Formats: sequence, C-alpha cells, structure tokens
Amino acid sequence: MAIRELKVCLLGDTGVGKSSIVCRFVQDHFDHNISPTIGASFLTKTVPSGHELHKFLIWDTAGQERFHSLAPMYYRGSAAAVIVYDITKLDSFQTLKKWVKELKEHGPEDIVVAIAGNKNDLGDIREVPMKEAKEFAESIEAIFIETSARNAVNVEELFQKISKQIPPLENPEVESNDSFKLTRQPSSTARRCC
Ligand SMILES: Nc1nc2c(ncn2[C@@H]2O[C@H](COP(=O)(O)OP(=O)(O)OP(=O)(O)O)[C@@H](O)[C@H]2O)c(=O)[nH]1
Repeated sequence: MAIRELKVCLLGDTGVGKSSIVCRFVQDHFDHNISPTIGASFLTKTVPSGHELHKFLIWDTAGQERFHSLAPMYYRGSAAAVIVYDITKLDSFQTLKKWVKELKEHGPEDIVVAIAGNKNDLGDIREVPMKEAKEFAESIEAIFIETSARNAVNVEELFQKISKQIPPLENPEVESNDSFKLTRQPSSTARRCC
C-alpha cells in the first residue's frame, strides 16, 4: 500500500486548542494544563485512506501574536491547513478569518482548508453560532467541523475529512518508493504535547 506523506499545519489564535486537538489525534490524550506552544511542535500519525496510507506530518503552530511571522514556514508546502477557533470566543473566529485571507494570498494554491470550531463541550457559553461558521466555511469551500479535544469529539473525523479531500495518486508506485523521502522541514522548537 502506498504511503503518502502529507504536511498539515494548524493555525489559529492562542488558546483555541490546536495542540490539544493534535494531542488527542496522535496520542488520544487530553491535558487540562497544557502550556502554550513556543515556535511550533511536530508530530506524525499514519491513517488508512482508501487504497493509500496517509502519513500526516503535523506542524502545530504557536498562536501567540509574537510567533505570527513564522507561520509561512509551516503552511508553505502544506497539503492541508486546519484553522481552529474556539466556539466560546468570538475574537478567535475573527482571527480565523484573517488566517483564511493570509492563506488565500500567500498559501499553496491547492491547499485543503479545514475549519475546526473547538471546545464544543462548552456549548452553554458559545459565542460563535454553528450556522454562521458553517456558512462561512461553505463560502470558501472549506471543510467544517466542530470538535472537542477534551471529549474526543470529531477529532478523528476532522482528519478523515481532510484525507477524503486529498485526490488519490495517479501513479501510486512512484510515491510508494519515495515515501520516506522528506522535503526539508524548517527547524522549530519542539514541545511535548502531552
Ligand atoms: N473545555 C475544553 N477545553 C479545551 C479543549 N481543547 C483545549 N482546551 C483547553 O484550552 C487551553 C488551550 O489549549 P491549547 O491546546 O494549548 O491551545 P493552543 O491553540 O495550542 O494554544 P497556543 O499553543 O498558545 O497556540 C488548555 O487549557 C486546554 O486544556 C476542548 O475541546 N474543550
């Protein structure tokens, strides 16, 4: 079975739960006291997708404004970007829109964009209506899903949806032989997610 390496980056405001989503996806773990990412962290996970295996090379970026200028290193060459907002923070949805604009202007042309409304376990203090976010996602032809890293809701599904959006290889043999050749990845300050 062909293994395809797919670079994926996570973008979004600080505290929306990017690292927690990655941690849930890769290690099925949630840490209430997770610390903010410094620079970016890198993790991988391989999942089956049709007749292929998708090895996600996941760059979890730091949401703090002081790290914003590093982001192009992570979205450059990405097959997909997951832009995360916190459903309880309207501001984080505005930040998401800025990321969409930046990706459109400077990101890879064929990048798959997924919008994740995280912390949906906190629906009683919701500030971003699901309908509004869904309509926005539709308007830019992005994947949309609400997640809870805390309760393990829709995190696997988020990455499955991304896998489905990636067109299958026309010549799997070539990629299969190449599957362990990595393009150079930018260095980063790695952080244990959990
Ligand atoms: N209730 C709830 N809390 C969550 C969820 N996901 C993350 N959190 C909490 O939100 C806080 C921030 O989570 P992080 O994963 O560090 O957020 P981040 O987006 O990676 O933040 P930066 O690294 O600063 O960019 C932590 O206290 C998490 O425990 C969730 O689904 N539900």
